[in-house]
Amino acid sequence: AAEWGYSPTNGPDVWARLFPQAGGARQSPVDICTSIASSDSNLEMKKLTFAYESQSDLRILNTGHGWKVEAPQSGSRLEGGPLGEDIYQLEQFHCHWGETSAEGSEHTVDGRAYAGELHLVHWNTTKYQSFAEAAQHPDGLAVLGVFFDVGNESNDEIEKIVSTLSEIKFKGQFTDIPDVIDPTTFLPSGLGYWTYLGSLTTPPCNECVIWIVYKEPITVTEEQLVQFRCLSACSGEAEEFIVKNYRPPQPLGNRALRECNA
Ligand SMILES: COc1ccc(CNS(=O)(=O)c2ccc(S(N)(=O)=O)s2)cc1
Ligand SMILES: [Zn+2]
Repeated sequence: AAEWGYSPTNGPDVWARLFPQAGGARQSPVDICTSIASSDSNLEMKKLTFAYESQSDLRILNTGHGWKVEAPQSGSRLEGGPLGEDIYQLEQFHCHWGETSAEGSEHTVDGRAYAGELHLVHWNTTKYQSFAEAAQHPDGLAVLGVFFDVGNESNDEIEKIVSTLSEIKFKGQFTDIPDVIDPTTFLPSGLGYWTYLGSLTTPPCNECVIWIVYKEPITVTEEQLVQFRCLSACSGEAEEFIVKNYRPPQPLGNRALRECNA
């Protein structure tokens, strides 16, 4: 089958032909309309808590659709907030961006796009035995989304990622990140978030994600985003740069959008 991507011939508008779930009623991302976000008191009650380990030698991969850091952390825990009584464990993190910094995030806020969006992907280890199994269930995954704003200070943790990208220029290449990575440092200081039930934003678009999108962006530099755009979507000499890899917002439909001002 033709490989899915983000061009007019294989992009989001045609994914549903190959991946039926992409046409479902709980797809992601969505436009976060702040006026309809309900401040759900019981979210306030159950604080969202996270605990991550610092890890070195994490493997970073060029997936052909972007970079992905494999970070299975049996010692990590994400729980509370909209996650009920279940514990979710970090599996991987990756990022979405655009060809200019005027776009690039997947979620938008009152129609406004950010320059990019980081996703920390977790799976429900209370109920399921593996990541792949969890991705087949409505409460299988929890993804933390963090928006990127462009500013003058480069983000040191993102710089650890950027410094490896020259080694994984082509699809399928991978390398180990020598630096110690602490996923906590990717999170903004303000921990207010929006949450809703959605899906993977790439094929197979499984409707298995509890989304938690932080309100406060973190800052990266234009140079760091420029480096992301130098990754190649191809495995060979042909160079087709991954200049954009975000899915546009999908209909929220009658889903609840809740907010928590931690
Ligand atoms: C066959 O079972 C599986 C199980 C899971 C996948 C998706 N893989 S994944 O977890 O890396 C993600 C894809 C998109 C993500 S986003 N942008 O929504 O955070 S996460 C594929 C096959
Ligand atoms: Zn993602």
